[in-house]
Amino acid sequence: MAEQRKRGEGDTPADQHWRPWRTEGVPEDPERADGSDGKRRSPKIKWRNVLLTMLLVYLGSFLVASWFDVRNDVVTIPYTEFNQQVAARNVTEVYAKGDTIQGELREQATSATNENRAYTLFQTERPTFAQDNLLATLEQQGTIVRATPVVEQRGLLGNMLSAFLPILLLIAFYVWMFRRQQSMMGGAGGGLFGGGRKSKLVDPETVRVTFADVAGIDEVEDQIDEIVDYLRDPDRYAALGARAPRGVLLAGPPGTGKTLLARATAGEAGVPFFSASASEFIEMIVGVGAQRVRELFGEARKVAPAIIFIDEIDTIGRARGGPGALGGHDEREQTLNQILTEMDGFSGSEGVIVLAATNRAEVLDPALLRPGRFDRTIMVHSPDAAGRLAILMVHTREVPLAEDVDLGAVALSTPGMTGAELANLVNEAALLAARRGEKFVTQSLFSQALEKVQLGAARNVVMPEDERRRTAYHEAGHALLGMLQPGADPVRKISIIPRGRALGVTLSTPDVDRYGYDREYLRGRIVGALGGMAAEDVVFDVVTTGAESDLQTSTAIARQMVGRWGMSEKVGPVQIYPAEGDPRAAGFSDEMLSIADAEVRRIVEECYAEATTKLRAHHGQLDAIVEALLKKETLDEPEVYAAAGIERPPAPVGLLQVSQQESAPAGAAGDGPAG
Ligand SMILES: Nc1ncnc2c1ncn2[C@@H]1O[C@H](COP(=O)(O)OP(=O)(O)OP(=O)(O)O)[C@@H](O)[C@H]1O
Ligand SMILES: [Zn+2]
Repeated sequence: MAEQRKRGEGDTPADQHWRPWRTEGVPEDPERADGSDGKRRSPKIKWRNVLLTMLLVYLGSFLVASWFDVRNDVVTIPYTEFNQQVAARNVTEVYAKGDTIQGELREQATSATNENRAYTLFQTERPTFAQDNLLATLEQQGTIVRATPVVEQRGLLGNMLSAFLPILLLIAFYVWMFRRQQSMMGGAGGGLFGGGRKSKLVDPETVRVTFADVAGIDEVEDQIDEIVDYLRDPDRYAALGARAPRGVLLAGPPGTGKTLLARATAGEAGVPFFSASASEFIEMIVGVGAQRVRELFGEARKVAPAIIFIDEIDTIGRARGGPGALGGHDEREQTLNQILTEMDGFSGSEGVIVLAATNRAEVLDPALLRPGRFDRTIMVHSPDAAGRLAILMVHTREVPLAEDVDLGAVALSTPGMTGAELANLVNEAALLAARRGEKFVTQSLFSQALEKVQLGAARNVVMPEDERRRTAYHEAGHALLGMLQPGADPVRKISIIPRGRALGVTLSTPDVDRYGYDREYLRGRIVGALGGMAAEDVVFDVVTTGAESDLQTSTAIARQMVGRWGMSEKVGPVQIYPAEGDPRAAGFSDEMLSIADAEVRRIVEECYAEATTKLRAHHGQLDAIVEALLKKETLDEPEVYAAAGIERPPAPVGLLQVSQQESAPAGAAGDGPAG
């Protein structure tokens, strides 16, 4: 069974990216920290599109050509048949050259000799021995006798068109491609021949986002206030000879609202907002990226004061030659250089401010951060409990909440969640309410949505009884050790309902947002992570594949304790595993590296021994949790502690009450949390 169990303590508290509820995440391992954050797309020519378009062009020209063929359907008929049509007064036009006669019929006829083809255009040969006075007959019938070859001319035009049409279409296609490239930066795809706008310029009117929509990151708003003030009245600053900041870097984990903040800045200041994603620049064909940057800045200058927002700046702004640098170096560097040149070219009075966002400020090229460029960095952190409450209030503005909803409690139970995740949580709860036909979103719906968001959606499989029992012991092992460990994060939920790739889940999150971790806490985390495997070992004397991700977690924590955080005496306070790249590149000797490996192994082994010892000593409590689990499948916080007979450590008081009024946006109080 390749299934894996996962648990709430899955992640490493490596840094601010840490999100405790993300149960399946592989912890940040120095070896893997190569910048593959999944967001980057490598530049590639879309061959599929090219092939598809060529096929379309071919088909198109084929169709058009055959249409002309139909129009050109000159049927060769015998002279006798022609004579019949003349006699029937059905010939409107003829053109004759020598003995060849071409012409058009008034009404369609069917050729008896030529495969019964219907025709109006015809051609025939007049036999030299024909004695009739054709011209006289035709003139007498009022038929137009032309000197210009009507049919042939039309045929010629058709032939020319069908010969040149594919070429015309191809040219059109290239023009279109080129325009698309040009407009791609802003995502405004100008269609076929459509003079697509060159970059996505959101008119000031359409940027409706203001600071009222951004919550929980007040300290960031304060820093950005200055920029809003400047953009509102750049002349006032210019008159005093004050130079405005040119570039501001917004750094922080994904989903913390960097894009939102940039839009809100434009919205507050009432200035146009140009946005582009850096990865789009390097997807372009060589040379276009830099040109697009030039145009982008040019457009912004024209309508200044304005904001240019460049998302994912790290994709082009990585330190040159650094590891994981992506794409054609040329393109990346040209684009970066162009941005730097543009920013250097600011005289300071243009009123154009460049905001850039990144999840990885540490990998940026120092050249980007020099004075006159992005010389200001604003850190956007994951919100704390009060911030989460404020964000929840913003996102529930339009959601009808039931009386019993306590957003404060929701905020407390979601440590580590970002604004984007909280928005998603609210939406999941509203979706649940809609699906059940409820009028209001209740607290219980919030809990269910949280469970889905934190643990993943339940899978509909029936587990064999022995497997279920083993899973219950595995999860109970995690939970019990988490509860026994002093100072460990409280256990929030434990479940043996299979979800995603996991057979069961144990979730534990801290009461207060944690920012730093000591050795004891980390060791406790490793003990807890190994608790599942240890429980299976103690009770069934087996090792199963279910512990794979637990081993990943514990190994990663141990590695970082030894190699990054100086928590091993033998290795000492040195960083062996760099934040990025190969440890060997950091210049440590093989001897040092093998000492570190041994230390990692020692820590994990000690923790494993501690886990089995503790579980043996508390076998009764383990069994009690398992019984409760097998009965109820999912236990929440009070139930787990009750089953184990352990008192839950007291939550710090007064955490939210104080800041609640402070950060609650005015006007949102009415539909805020009950109480
Ligand atoms: N502080 C916040 N207040 C209110 N809503 C927020 C906040 N932070 C994030 N959100 C919600 O999450 C959504 C996504 O946020 P946004 O795209 O701005 O994050 P980001 O930091 O730019 O992420 P990424 O780094 O992935 O681009 C926003 O549209 C908003 O609905
Ligand atoms: Zn486990």
